[in-house]
Amino acid sequence: MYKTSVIGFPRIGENRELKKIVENFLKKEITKNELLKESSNIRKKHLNILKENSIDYITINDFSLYDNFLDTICLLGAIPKRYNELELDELDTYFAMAKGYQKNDKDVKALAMKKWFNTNYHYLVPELDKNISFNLNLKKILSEYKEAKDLEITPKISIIGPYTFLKLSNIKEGDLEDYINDIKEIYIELIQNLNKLDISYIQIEEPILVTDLNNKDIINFENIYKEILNVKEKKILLQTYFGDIRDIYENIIKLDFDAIGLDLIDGEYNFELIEKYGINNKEIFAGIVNGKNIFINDYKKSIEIIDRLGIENLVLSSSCSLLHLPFTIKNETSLDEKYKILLSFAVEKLIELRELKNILEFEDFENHNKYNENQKKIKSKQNLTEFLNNEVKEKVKNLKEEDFYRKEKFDERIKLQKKYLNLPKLPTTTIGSFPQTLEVRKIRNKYRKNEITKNKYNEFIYSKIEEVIKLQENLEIDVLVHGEFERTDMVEYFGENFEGFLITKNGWVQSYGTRCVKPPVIFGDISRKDSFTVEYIKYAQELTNKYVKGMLTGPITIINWSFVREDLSIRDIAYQIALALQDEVLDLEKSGIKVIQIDEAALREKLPLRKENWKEYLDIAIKAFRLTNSKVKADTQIHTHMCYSEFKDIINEIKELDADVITIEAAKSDLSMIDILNENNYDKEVGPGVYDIHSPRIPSVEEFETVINELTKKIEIEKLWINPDCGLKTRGNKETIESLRNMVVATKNIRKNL
Ligand code: MET
Ligand SMILES: [Zn+2]
Repeated sequence: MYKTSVIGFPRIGENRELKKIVENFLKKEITKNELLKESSNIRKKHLNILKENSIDYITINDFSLYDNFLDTICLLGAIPKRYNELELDELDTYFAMAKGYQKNDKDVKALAMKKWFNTNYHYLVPELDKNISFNLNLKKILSEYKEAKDLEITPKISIIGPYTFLKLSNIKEGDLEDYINDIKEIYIELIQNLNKLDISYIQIEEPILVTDLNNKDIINFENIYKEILNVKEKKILLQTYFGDIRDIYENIIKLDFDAIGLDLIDGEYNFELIEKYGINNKEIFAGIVNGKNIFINDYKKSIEIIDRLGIENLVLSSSCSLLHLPFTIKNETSLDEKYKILLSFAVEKLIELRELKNILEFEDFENHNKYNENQKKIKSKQNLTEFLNNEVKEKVKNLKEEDFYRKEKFDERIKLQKKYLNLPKLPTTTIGSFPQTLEVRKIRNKYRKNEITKNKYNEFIYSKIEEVIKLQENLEIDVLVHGEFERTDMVEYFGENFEGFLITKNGWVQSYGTRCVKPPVIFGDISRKDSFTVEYIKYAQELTNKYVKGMLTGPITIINWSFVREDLSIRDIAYQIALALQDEVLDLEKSGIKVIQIDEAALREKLPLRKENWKEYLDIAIKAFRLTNSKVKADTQIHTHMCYSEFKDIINEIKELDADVITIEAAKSDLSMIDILNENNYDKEVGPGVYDIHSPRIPSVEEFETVINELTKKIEIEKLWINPDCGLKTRGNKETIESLRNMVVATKNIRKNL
């Protein structure tokens, strides 16, 4: 007997309905009741889809208006004091934590945001200090429970596990251990409450278990769970994902969990653990349908996996929440059928689970029509030769060690660059994009629908470039940007202009809150048709006497924010992209661009979860980055940008990137990043983001002065740049202009005293 389960379903909606209603609510265009009613409709629609596909274990509480971690903060009553002090109602407090709050005399920043393991999803970081007194709030769970029951579903309730919650919290006072008793108590109370419901499982999610754990972690984990499991009356599924749980499997299997959920896609080693330690009568939720990638399941392989497991009564599951996938391939009406049949989004993953179950229960599976259909599709992949490019393959093969190095060392380069660029002390700049306002999005949509010509569209883009150059000149920013108006997205744009990619129309995936991204699909060998950024950047440069920074997206970021065909070599793809970018870099240089930024925004986030795999990844990442710019002149200045930079462990690799200037996120992490750079003798120039662009909040001149002063104490003046912590595309014009103005005024005030 087989059953099916999914860990979670994308809540954003088939047409990003959730994004729209939350944004409308935040703009006060709809009321709180409308928001709640509309979001309930979305949930019900999704529950019905799961039901139609006969999923046996349907999850609730995987939904969120903004983020599950934020929901967990509310569930546990772990709301930091400063938000409670705003004295807002529950929902407004919720959004104050998500977005920050600035009104009348009140001014509170949003909670920090971090990448969710190795995905492009972000969670809001809980804060724990001595003021926290947990206080259970079951409202959300109970209302979602009722919705499911109304649809005659006996749900499985998803909750973030206590250990993952603790480990990912920002512990402001004391140690993690100081909070264990409190967290234990509140989870015990939670389980006692859930005991009263008619549910199939409590799905406790502990993805932290797939990271490297030490003895203390194991002791803490056992300490918390022994007592929690003592009070359970409903079955508990310990759900893990994103890797294997080698450090703790042996311990877990002895605990009183009813079921264990294992990722068999990213967690190869889980097989060995099962073989070695057995399953101790637990129900196994086998993650065999990839929740993170959009290629169809190979039923033959899945059946082999299931055979290998040799477990009766298996639950077929997704490898992780389907949150990381677009909604349905059905809406990809412009995609050629030969590609479309190879892709599977969230809804299709449900169908795969259902079909796999049917096939497995069919006596002679090789004669099941769904099995044969699937195998035919898998085989058709081999015939797609249009994605092969032998010339590029050769080029990669012939790369030599010297192709990865700039000729001159940094010390020599920076002298020449300083002389050439002649910038003031503490040069100000931005990270690249300017607000992609409604106006920009409307015109782009028109262009997409062929309602305006390419010429008209370009005219508009040029007018925006003129506007943004004027604006930056007025603000007296030192190194300007062209604003990236021609790009929907920093990765998709490169996908559209390189060979080897497929672009979807509706493949939106939630990145954080209401923000979605549409990752392109790397389907084969990558090459560049023609230069595509030069015309815009050159145009911008011709409008001003100041330097305009050329903007490119780096190879690892392109890979990490794309869906990559599973049978391709990441190293080859990285070098192929790097070579394509190298051509673009050299074309920019040829057309007079002296400062070129190659963003590696996603380099840190895809660092493998286990340390033993870091070296291989970083080696590819660094070499690919260097390859993009190894051939530029010494006086051409190469910048790179990274968001959410937690560099502590990879600082040497960051050095090895050998970029002349790096801009990073710093303001939100209490500038501790800078200490790390210093401790490790980081010798290149740095632009630590002086304000958080993820919030509409406008920092005052004084606030900027404080931050910049702080920075000048920590970083040599000669090496310090002043800039926001990321691109401005998600912001509005008003707050952007005011924030940048304050930033520049503050910088100038400080310059006077240097
Ligand atoms: C997520 S990093 C963003 C970098 C890009 N150049 C931008 O400004 O939007
Ligand atoms: Zn960024």
